[in-house]
Amino acid sequence: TQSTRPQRMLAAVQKNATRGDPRSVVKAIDQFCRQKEWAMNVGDEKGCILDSVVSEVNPATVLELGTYCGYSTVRIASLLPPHAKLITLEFNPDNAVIARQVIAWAGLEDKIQLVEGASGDWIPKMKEEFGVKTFDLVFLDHWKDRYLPDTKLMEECGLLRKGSILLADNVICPGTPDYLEYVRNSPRYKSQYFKSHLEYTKVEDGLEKSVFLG
Ligand SMILES: Cn1ncc2cc([C@H](O)c3cccc(CNC(=O)c4cc(-c5ccc(F)cc5)cc(O)c4O)c3)ccc21
Ligand SMILES: [Mg+2]
Repeated sequence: TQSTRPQRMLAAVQKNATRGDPRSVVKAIDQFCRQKEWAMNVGDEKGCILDSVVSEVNPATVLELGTYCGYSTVRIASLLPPHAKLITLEFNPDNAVIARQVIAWAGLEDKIQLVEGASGDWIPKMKEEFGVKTFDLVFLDHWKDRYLPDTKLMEECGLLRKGSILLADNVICPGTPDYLEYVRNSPRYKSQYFKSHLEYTKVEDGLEKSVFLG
């Protein structure tokens, strides 16, 4: 039977990356996507911006919306301090199966909790299910029409504190116009756009970093 792109991506990791070496996992996925098949990982160019924001925030608690195959999950977790935790939400069970194996290959299982289900269902349960108070950093990379409703939901559920950082992928391509309008015009956020390119292409895209002001 025909394999899927995530399955072929995992095979490339297991063939070309070193177990327990997150950077080699990131490199193997980027190489696969450049040389073999495009896939919607944040990629290396936007990934470097992601790295710099994670390093600057040095978060103890991270929420990622949209695991896909775990590329950004591994990239973020590899930069976290020792007892920091990353919760990543993935609604597609086939993606989750692949992501768990990519995370395991990188040796980052202890820092990452992959939760299967939809953001809208899980965000209201974060505190009671995972003992989370607030998130220091949220990486938004799931369905683009869910960025705004989920941000409002996180506000309502008290998951953001003064200084929490939202970092959103794809604000230009595919684009998240309603989210951008909100974080750029709301008095409750200070936003900054990091111009870049759609992963593995020359098409413009970028990340929007927004600080919640409380
Ligand atoms: C509710 N909920 N809760 C958890 C959760 C998790 C998921 C999945 O992880 C998932 C599945 C499919 C699509 C996405 C969003 N990502 C994209 O659509 C995207 C597209 C492109 C692009 C750009 C140009 C193209 F020509 C084609 C695709 C480039 C990018 O970087 C992307 O992130 C995310 C979905 C909903 C979820
Ligand atoms: Mg993306």
